[in-house]
Amino acid sequence: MHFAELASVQYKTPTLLTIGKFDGVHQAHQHILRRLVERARQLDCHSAVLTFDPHPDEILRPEREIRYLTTINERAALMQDLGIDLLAVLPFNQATSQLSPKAFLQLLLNHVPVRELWIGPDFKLGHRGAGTMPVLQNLGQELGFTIEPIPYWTLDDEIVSSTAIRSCLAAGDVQTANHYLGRPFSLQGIVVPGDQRGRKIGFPTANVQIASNHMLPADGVYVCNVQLLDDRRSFGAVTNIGVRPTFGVLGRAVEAHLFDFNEDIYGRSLRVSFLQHIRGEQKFAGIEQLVAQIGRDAQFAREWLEQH
Ligand SMILES: Cc1cc2nc3c(=O)[nH]c(=O)nc-3n(C[C@H](O)[C@H](O)[C@H](O)COP(=O)(O)O)c2cc1C
Ligand SMILES: Nc1ncnc2c1ncn2[C@@H]1O[C@H](COP(=O)(O)OP(=O)(O)O)[C@@H](O)[C@H]1O
Repeated sequence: MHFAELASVQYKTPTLLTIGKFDGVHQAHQHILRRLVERARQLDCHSAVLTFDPHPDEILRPEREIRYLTTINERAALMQDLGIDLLAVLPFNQATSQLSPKAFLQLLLNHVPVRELWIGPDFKLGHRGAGTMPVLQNLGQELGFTIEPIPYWTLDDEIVSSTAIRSCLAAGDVQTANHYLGRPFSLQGIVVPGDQRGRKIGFPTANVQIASNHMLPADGVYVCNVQLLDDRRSFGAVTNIGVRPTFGVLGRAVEAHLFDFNEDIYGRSLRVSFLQHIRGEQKFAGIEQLVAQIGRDAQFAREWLEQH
């Protein structure tokens, strides 16, 4: 897959392209992208996605404080797995947000020879959303491509959306989030030093550094799978997300205790995949009670992993 900023793309192959944020690359996104890839192959064309980074809401609705389900690199990897040939990224900023629908499409066509533009329900393009379906259809005729409307796609009669997935995660419901995503929700980051307390209490925890604008599941304890991204080894784990109230309220941390593992992994890259919520984070009267509970959490997680 070719993955680059739109400005540096010079594509020659006729292309079927869809535009969107695609945060999460969830099941509805996957459904569209698979169909796009399939039809592109039938027509001897390439399949492409034009996406935005940062998310347009960071510019248009900064008060919403968008929390990303996926980084741009994760989105690229997921799209590559689906067979997409080109992921072009348009840096969303004041200037690009002011483009008229026609100027936007002309910019796109300068870099990619679009034959079909696939547009989801309610999609609007360009400054103040002026590029509605009828407007885009006229522009397509003028500029030489067709508009293909993408019908609503539902999973068990429910509309799958990035917003719905964020709400599930905010409630700690990783199972429903994972169902909508079609894979476990995961966080990727580098292992950074913590307060060195974990080892002393018998449960060393790898503290994973996550960007502050990334979505986190609700504070609490989860059954997880942890993959070391450099050597691809995977381990069962129990992960705490939270402010560790037992020790006074500290900064929010994501910390995973890996089972049957004893290595120094500071500075290494991990992917933590969330499988099952165990409980909310609690303030314990003392370290002994906390350690006893962590022991029960770890036991629960090991049994859960054995059964699934
Ligand atoms: C499975 C698990 C559950 C935890 N639950 C809580 C909790 O409910 N309340 C709390 O204050 N800390 C909780 N912790 C966090 C511990 O306080 C933390 O791992 C310990 O302070 C080590 O921190 P360090 O990595 O900075 O050394 C939990 C940790 C783990 C691994
Ligand atoms: N089973 C394990 N799970 C997580 N980290 C482990 C494990 N065994 C060893 N480690 C190492 O120990 C570190 C965590 O120990 P801990 O005492 O909690 O220190 P810190 O406070 O710096 O996180 C991890 O970053 C990792 O390098």
